[in-house]
Amino acid sequence: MTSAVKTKSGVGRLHDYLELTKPKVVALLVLTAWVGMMLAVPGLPDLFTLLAATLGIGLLSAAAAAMNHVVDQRIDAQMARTYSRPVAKGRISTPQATSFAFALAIVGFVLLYTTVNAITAWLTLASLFGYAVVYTMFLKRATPQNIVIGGLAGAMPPLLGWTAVTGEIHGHALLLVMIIFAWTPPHFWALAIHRRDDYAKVNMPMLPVTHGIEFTKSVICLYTVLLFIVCLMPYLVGMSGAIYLVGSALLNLRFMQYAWRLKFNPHAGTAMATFKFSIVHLMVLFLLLLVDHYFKVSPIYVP
Ligand code: HEM
Ligand SMILES: CC(C)=CCC/C(C)=C/CC/C(C)=C/COP(=O)(O)OP(=O)(O)O
Repeated sequence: MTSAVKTKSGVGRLHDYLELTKPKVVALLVLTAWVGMMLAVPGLPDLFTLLAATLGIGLLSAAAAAMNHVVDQRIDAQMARTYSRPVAKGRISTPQATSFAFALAIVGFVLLYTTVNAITAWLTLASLFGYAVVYTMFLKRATPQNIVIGGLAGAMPPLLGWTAVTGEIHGHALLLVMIIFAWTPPHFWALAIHRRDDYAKVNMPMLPVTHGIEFTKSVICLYTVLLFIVCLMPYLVGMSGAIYLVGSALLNLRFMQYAWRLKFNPHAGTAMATFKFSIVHLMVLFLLLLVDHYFKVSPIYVP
């Protein structure tokens, strides 16, 4: 079996390396970084900066994801959701995956440092460190608040996009970070409810394992309310207009409805449906910010 695995075709190996980078997650991270870049200036940002920042942020995010595969290979091998991952299965060795991750990280960092700016390069590297080291190596194994604190790393891309274009940290960019920060717990805990037994088996202190499924569902409900409130902020500070306000309210009401159903009227598929909706929610929310930015209807209240 192992030798059959090792003689995989070139396309198969390429697919395995791609899987290491968690491409769908990175795609959404990059989308949020783009929105940060677009919202940072009135018109369109400089095209070269946009391309270089996209590539640099994407490469460092992919490197962080590959490092996560290396660090988590033993627990990945024991969980139904992750047992067939390339490092967990031995299709890619630890040295190969590690060198790949470091190569991506170095290229990404040098690209950002030399063609974008130093602040973006260092903040993106700090995000990689936050996810691959602080979250994956320590927090994940230490506390059920792991994804609340670790979620900050994944929430950073809008700020990274903003600094790429302006070289400065701006309050509006921090609002976008806060949105993803508040979104991450209901995103992850919905999946963790569905996969509770997997996490219990490998002794990961995820909230449904440590505090039970009912408590986790209640906290998810509270976070969707918090998210609703945080999502009002771009409108209230005059950063976004009516298109965003209406769209975001509808999206958040729907997320609250999923959370409510998960708590009070669940069926077997409700937790996964909530998790899947969380991804659609964030993607559409950030697209709305973009549409609103270019077709802005003035807010009723401009401070
Ligand atoms: C610490 C914070 C986060 C945790 C713990 C987390 C956890 C997870 C987990 C366990 C999965 C399932 C992966 C799989 O089945 O292979 C997942 C999927 C996903 N996450 Fe997150 N996530 C976090 C933050 C984010 C952020 C910030 C984004 C984007 C902005 C994101 C976007 C996605 C997407 C798009 C998927 C679906 C991937 C797929 O279908 O292959 N996540 N997340
Ligand atoms: C540079 C930068 C912006 C870095 C952010 C990197 C990044 C890939 C963040 C995404 C968060 C994520 C997929 C967490 C799941 O990890 P997990 O280990 O809990 O889930 P798993 O069991 O599916 O691996």
